[in-house]
Order: sequence, then structure tokens, then C-alpha cells
Amino acid sequence: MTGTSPRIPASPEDAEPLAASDAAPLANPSEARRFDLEAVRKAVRDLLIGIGEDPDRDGLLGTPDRVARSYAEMFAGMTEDPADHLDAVFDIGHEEMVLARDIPLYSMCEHHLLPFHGVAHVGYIPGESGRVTGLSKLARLVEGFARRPQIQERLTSQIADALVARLKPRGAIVIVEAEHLCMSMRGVRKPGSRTITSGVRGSMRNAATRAEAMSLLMSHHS
Ligand SMILES: Nc1nc2c(ncn2[C@@H]2O[C@H](COP(=O)(O)OP(=O)(O)OP(=O)(O)O)[C@@H](O)[C@H]2O)c(=O)[nH]1
Ligand SMILES: [Zn+2]
Repeated sequence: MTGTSPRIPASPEDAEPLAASDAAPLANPSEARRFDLEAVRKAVRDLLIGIGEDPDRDGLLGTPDRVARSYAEMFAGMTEDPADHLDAVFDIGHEEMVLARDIPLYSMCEHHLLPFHGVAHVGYIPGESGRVTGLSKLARLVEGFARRPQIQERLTSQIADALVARLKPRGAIVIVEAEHLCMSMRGVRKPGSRTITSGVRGSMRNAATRAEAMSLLMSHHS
């Protein structure tokens, strides 16, 4: 990522309390899904034939299996409910903002199955009990939702909604900055263009609170 400041798109100024209804049901909850390695191997072999390659030439012999195994890793979020990582909570009575900045992010655009990558910033203000989660769990949450066929907007709101549902915070903010390879290496071919999406919930929608979060996020960019 280059060093320009993240900009947060405008969001409603009204600071409503964080009601339970703010916690939209999670899309893609953890239904038992199975990754079918053999089906993917076969599809990759067919893909190679489709582009005019010979899947039986030396260099490609192991490719369907390699791609299938790498897809199993890149789409590992399909077979979990990432919100479960937030079950590791500690009631430490901390009621101020917690912000994890620059969490590296790799996902796959669901339109082209090409990567988009960048960083996520995830923050929340603990609820009345001062309930916090382990810092690594915020990164695991991001990773779980990223490792699926995604669009950036849904990725952003799924992370925010999971925080709301599981931590019951007073507020939550998620900002994702990413470059989409479908816009860089093909199509409109605009390498370096980054897309910034935000999900702001509860008291984070309050202008002063959001300004505090943004100034913490931007301090390293100056
Ligand atoms: N909103 C949103 N759009 C995305 C995301 N990832 C890819 N896209 C866009 O999805 C759109 C798909 O457009 P289509 O016209 O159906 O596909 P296409 O012909 O391949 O489009 P081009 O990419 O413009 O060549 C493109 O505009 C992509 O830039 C994302 O995370 N969020
Ligand atoms: Zn795309």
C-alpha cells in the first residue's frame, strides 16, 4: 500500500444507541460445507484444456492438484463461522476504544475469482461489561470472511456485524482499503487504484467518536 491517508466515506451522523437490531444476521453462516478437492482438480484440468493448454505436458501435470490445494486454503473461510473466533472474550473493564490497524488482507473477488488485497482496520468500543476479545482474534475474523468469494462491501459489513453480534460493543468500525487485480491486470487496467469501504456501527457513528478513530488510523500515514 502507498502512504496516502485512508478516507472514510460519509456515513450517517446520527448516533443511535447500538440496538440488537443493528446486528444484522450474518450472511453465509457456518453451514456444513465441504471442499471437494477432486471436483476442483477436474475443473482446473478442464480450464487448462479450455484455454488451449495440454494438461498432460510435464509442467502442468501437478497443476490441477496444486491449484485445488491452494483454493482449499484461499477459501478456507467457507467452512467456518469466523465470528466464532470472538468467543475468546475477557471482561477486563476496558471501556475505551480498541483499534487494530493495518491487518493484511487477501481475498478473492467473486466476479472474476481474482485476488483483491490490502489492509483492514478494525475497531470497537467495548460495551458496559468492558468485554474485549484477543487481539489476534480480530485478524482471524478478517481472515475468515476474506477467505471466501467476496465483494469488498460485504466483507466489510460482515466483519462489523460479527463484532456487534458477538462482542456487544457500544460501537464498531471497520475500514478496508484494497486493490483489486480485476481492475489492475485486466479490464479497465488501473493498477494502484484502491477501493475504500467502511462499516460503522453504534456509537462509532457519532461524529466526534469517529473522528477519534480516524485520527488514530491516520497517524502513521503522515
Ligand atoms: N462493488 C464492487 N464491485 C466489484 C468488486 N470486485 C469487483 N467488482 C466489479 O464488478 C464488476 C463486474 O462487472 P461486469 O460488467 O459484470 O464484468 P466485466 O465485464 O468483467 O467488467 P470489467 O471489470 O469492467 O471489465 C466490475 O465493475 C468490477 O470492477 C467489489 O468488491 N465490489
Ligand atoms: Zn473482480
